[in-house]
Amino acid sequence: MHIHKVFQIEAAHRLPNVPAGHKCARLHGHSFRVEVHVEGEPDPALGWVMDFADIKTAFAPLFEQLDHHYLNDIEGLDNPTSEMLARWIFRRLEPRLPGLDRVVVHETCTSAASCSRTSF
Ligand SMILES: Nc1nc2c(c(=O)[nH]1)N=C([C@H](O)[C@H](O)COP(=O)(O)OP(=O)(O)OP(=O)(O)O)CN2
Ligand SMILES: [Zn+2]
Repeated sequence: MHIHKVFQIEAAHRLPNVPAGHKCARLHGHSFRVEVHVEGEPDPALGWVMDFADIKTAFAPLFEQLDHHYLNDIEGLDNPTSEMLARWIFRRLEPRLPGLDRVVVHETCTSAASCSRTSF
């Protein structure tokens, strides 16, 4: 079965490699919506794949690194597109979150990127 938990991160960024004049070259911010998806079988007694609180605990250090920060300043995020951010989160979360299946980053209400184990 599949469960997911949603986090909201307020952060600023700019995209340094876009063509001259592109709007995303300018400093701007987003309320990034991050979905953390976990795959597994529900425990027969507890009836859940994993306590949602355990997902929150695993994500907490990354949230602290990202929330209310300028993403370009963070190591590994010098070009912080949605794609790069989803992969950055997935790689750091995977060792501490068994069953991690996918990380989805919504940059706006209409634009998102996702990263899974097969996205490397
Ligand atoms: N594949 C990607 N394309 C774009 C990214 C990205 O990370 N990956 N990022 C941006 C910008 O950062 C921009 O802030 C978001 O782009 P966009 O969805 O175009 O934003 P709008 O709110 O202007 O979207 P509309 O739906 O057209 O209003 C750009 N592209
Ligand atoms: Zn942006």
